[in-house]
Amino acid sequence: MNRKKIAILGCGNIGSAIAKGLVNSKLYKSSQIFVTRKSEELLEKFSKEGFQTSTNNLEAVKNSEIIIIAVTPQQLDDLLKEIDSELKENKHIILSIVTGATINQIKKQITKKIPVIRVMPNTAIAIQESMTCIASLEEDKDSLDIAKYIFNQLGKTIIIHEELMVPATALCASGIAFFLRAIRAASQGGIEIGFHAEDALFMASQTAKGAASLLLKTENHPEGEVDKVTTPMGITISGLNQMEHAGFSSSLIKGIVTSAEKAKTLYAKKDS
Ligand SMILES: NC(=O)C1=CN([C@@H]2O[C@H](COP(=O)(O)OP(=O)(O)OC[C@H]3O[C@@H](n4cnc5c(N)ncnc54)[C@H](OP(=O)(O)O)[C@@H]3O)[C@@H](O)[C@H]2O)C=CC1
Ligand SMILES: O=C(O)[C@@H]1CCC=N1
Repeated sequence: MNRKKIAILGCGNIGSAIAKGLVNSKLYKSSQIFVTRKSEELLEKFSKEGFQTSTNNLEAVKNSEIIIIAVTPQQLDDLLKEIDSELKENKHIILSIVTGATINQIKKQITKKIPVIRVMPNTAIAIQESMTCIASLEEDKDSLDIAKYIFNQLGKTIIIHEELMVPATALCASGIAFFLRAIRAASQGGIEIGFHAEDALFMASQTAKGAASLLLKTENHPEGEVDKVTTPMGITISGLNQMEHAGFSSSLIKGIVTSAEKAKTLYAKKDS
């Protein structure tokens, strides 16, 4: 990829995380990234870090080739209306991070023929540890390769069918919050049994990292690894069974299903 110029329109939580990831990965210098948001005051911190900043999306689009759209579903239509006149065929590629908005729903609002790729990262993208799900239409495969190249530097990627983007949002993008809450809860248990808060959080975080690494490095099934921990008549199975009686697995499953159901409704007003 010949280092196409990049803009992040809507540099809020996830937009900022992507901007940080792009710089940390050394794929881009901050001076090569154009970021926009509505609040001038909040853009100042990006300017201080060397990013090109503006509240004017047209300026960002004019000066970039890859356009990452990272506004909320409710803000998407106004943004598309605003940038449409500056979008150019054979110049721009849109990478949409927006939950629930389909590629066709976006393309319908653009008057030129612009490739649109859906990309769903999580906030670990800031430290190049995102699980990023990517989908495109058949006609935009070349642009899909560009997206894959960029997001491969920022963690792991998986190419999925577009219909699975909503479930992917719940499992991976929201998912990081679910695991963070689980680690926090484990650390609170640790405090109750004797550790200072800082130590408990460190110990719970490293333990969670170890669990995830075991699965990623060995490709073993989680229950096989659980079986290795549960000594007969031991303490692990007592704790684990108590958690299951309280609905541990069930609550995680129900939470993920609920998030996915809600994701379907966020941008449901237009059909593709
Ligand atoms: N947060 C996450 O972990 C993830 C979020 N997503 C999706 O990414 C999108 C953004 O989510 P999130 O970052 O959490 O939300 P935020 O509210 O933090 O970010 C949205 C940003 O868009 C800016 N904005 C709104 N309208 C415009 C506009 N017309 N022009 C330029 N900037 C604009 C806002 O600016 P200002 O604040 O200055 O008003 C804000 O900074 C959503 O669609 C969400 O579903 C996807 C994956 C993960
Ligand atoms: O909470 C949300 O709606 C967005 C989508 C996934 C993560 N944050």
